[in-house]
Amino acid sequence: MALIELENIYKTYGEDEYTTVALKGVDLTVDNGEFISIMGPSGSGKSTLLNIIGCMDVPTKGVYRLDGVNVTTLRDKELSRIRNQKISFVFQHFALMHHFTVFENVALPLWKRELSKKEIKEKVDHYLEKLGIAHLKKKNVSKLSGGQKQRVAIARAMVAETDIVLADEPTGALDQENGARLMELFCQMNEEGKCIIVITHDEKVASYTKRIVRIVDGQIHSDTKGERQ
Ligand SMILES: Nc1ncnc2c1ncn2[C@@H]1O[C@H](COP(=O)(O)OP(=O)(O)OP(=O)(O)O)[C@@H](O)[C@H]1O
Repeated sequence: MALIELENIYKTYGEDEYTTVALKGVDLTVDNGEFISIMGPSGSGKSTLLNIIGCMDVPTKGVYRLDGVNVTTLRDKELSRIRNQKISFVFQHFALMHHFTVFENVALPLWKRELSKKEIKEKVDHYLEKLGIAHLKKKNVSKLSGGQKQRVAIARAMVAETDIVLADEPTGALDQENGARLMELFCQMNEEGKCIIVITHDEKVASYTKRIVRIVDGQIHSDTKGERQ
């Protein structure tokens, strides 16, 4: 069974003469453990597609099955429950809580789980250590460099231990060296079994992934697989 199954997905924004059809009949199947980049010109529908895959938005038409569950028919509460269980996000501008410490930011996804304080501390410490940012744990995130902030965002995505990690232009605010480090981390997460989907404009970033889906004007233009493109 596929992890992600999109069938004839349409997404329309606005009403009447002000409508934009952002996705026009997208079919996409993604298996467990895939590592995919989504590429395409500005305005082609990449973020719209990622938002639907991430259960942040719902399609206007079509069916989306996530791990066998038709999520298009779910109510908001159910949808957010499934999202928290299955999906983590990494954003271009990190989306961290500015007044919180590194530890508090990484612990965020665990608040909704039924875990003791000790369990949360152990998990967070494990991933801070893994990402080499344990020494920063008491620091306020606003005091960190861009590369450090993105590591905190990755630690937050890892601590949730979800099957799927979605990233919208994750290297966009990083220099080349930090961008490459981030992609190496994604490779490592993928080798550990995570399904990772990255939106990028950068062919170099896409070259780390094993499948490239290109979108043009709301439709899939090409879908190529290979061992590290
Ligand atoms: N909330 C919205 N309301 C109205 N139109 C929207 C909304 N979000 C996106 N659109 C439109 O839908 C189309 C696809 O947008 P989307 O952001 O998915 O493209 P994109 O490929 O991610 O672009 P970029 O690379 O510039 O981020 C665009 O024409 C955009 O203007």
